[in-house]
Amino acid sequence: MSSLALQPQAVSAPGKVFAAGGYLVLDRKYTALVFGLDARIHVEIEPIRTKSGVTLSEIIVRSPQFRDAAWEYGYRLTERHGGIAVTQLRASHTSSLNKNPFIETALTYALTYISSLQSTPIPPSSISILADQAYYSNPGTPLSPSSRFLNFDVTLPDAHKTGLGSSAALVTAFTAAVLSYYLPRDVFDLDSEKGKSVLHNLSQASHCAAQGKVGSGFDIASAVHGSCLYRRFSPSLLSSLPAPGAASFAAQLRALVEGDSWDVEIAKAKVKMPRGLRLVMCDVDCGSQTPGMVRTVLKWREQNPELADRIWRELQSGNEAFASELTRLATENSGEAGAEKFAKLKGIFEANRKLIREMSKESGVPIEPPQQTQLLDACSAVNGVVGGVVPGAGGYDAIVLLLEDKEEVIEDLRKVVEGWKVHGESEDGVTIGKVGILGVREDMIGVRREHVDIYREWIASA
Ligand SMILES: Nc1ncnc2c1ncn2[C@@H]1O[C@H](COP(=O)(O)OP(=O)(O)O)[C@@H](O)[C@H]1O
Ligand SMILES: C[C@@](O)(CCOP(=O)(O)OP(=O)(O)O)CC(=O)O
Repeated sequence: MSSLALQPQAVSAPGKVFAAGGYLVLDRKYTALVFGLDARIHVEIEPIRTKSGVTLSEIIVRSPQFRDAAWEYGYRLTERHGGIAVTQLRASHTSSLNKNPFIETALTYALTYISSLQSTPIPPSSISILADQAYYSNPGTPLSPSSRFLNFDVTLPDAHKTGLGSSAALVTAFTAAVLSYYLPRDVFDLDSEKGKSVLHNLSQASHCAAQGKVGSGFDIASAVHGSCLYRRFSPSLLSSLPAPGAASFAAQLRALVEGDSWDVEIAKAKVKMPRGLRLVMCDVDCGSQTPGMVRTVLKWREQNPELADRIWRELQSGNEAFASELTRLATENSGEAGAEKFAKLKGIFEANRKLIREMSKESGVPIEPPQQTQLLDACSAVNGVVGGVVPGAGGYDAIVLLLEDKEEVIEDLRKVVEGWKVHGESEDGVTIGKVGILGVREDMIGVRREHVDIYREWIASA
């Protein structure tokens, strides 16, 4: 591989909102409905810029919108087909290591996969990460009036995440950029179905490794494929993979990534957004985070299988009804108009929320707690709002709404959410604070190539 032949590449991947199927999706018997969002994480990769006479053999990764966000890695081929070992380098003897496990793991897995396909040395490179504003609620400032990306001027640990799935979008865009840069198009083509499948499998493997757990993987699936109906892969798929550096890691990673053992189901055609409707997400400020919600719900389900199975079954059919009504509205010309047109969808939202509240009450987990019930009811009563739910695992921190895509509907909604106050004392003592509308909406497109020019001002100033 000659470094002369390597051309800068850029890729972006979307964030997500998990609209239906939280908890159910952990079990392969059930599915989830996930929307990709128009908030993206971009990754650009190019040959490393070296001061004349100095040859660096490093891969440098920067996230220039944040303070102290640069990571330098050395890398080498290990023995016994253990793949490429990546070692973070210290900027100076005195500086402490500022780790980014998602970047380090995605780099290890991507370089190992590349090394399993070609035996030529991997040249150094420089990688930049740029994220859209909606991932963080910190106010940012543009570098120039036409700047798409903002300078947040905080460190990453100080950034306040809005929960759109930044690590999954990052790992997906990062892996895609690295593969597109080092591999010729006839070996890895992001625009082909095969390329997307390799990217999905490799990103799932490294995202799970970085998180230290095998989740349902819906966030990587939507980062690669965009909005979809999702059935998870069997968690056992990843359990026999050796650790990076262990004998035969490279060969086994390649076999896993390219193999047909993946039983994941990603149905893009089953999720559509009807013309004239859109999603809106609201971020809710709340003092309380509820750790262990997933663990508690699963434990309750194990102890109450009959009741839980009924709720899970009913929610699954409610979620399927939601997806098919969206598709029907998007594809059929029903002739209905106005509120009547969306009456069935409204009913589906109400029925599904009732089941989610039952799940909450029975398991004792605040999935749709009363504070969120009040907020969702008030938003759903706004003229033009079809309905809403707590996304993902639920809790106090966000809601997602489906509404008519008209400026006056958003304005009426804004009046309700701005200055929102929960009425009466809450039993659990949790007070929800400011509610804000996030600047995002659904986007059906997953990972995609980008023009390298849009990052110039950020890369030049890094
Ligand atoms: N813009 C970014 N640049 C570099 N790393 C990022 C960026 N955004 C997110 N990350 C990485 O992803 C982690 C957040 O992931 P996680 O806690 O799973 O949140 P999320 O729910 O947003 O995926 C951060 O700690 C950081 O390691
Ligand atoms: C409960 C779940 O089914 C859904 C969680 O959805 P969220 O969207 O809340 O998740 P994170 O982005 O991982 O914070 C657990 C899972 O599938 O991982």
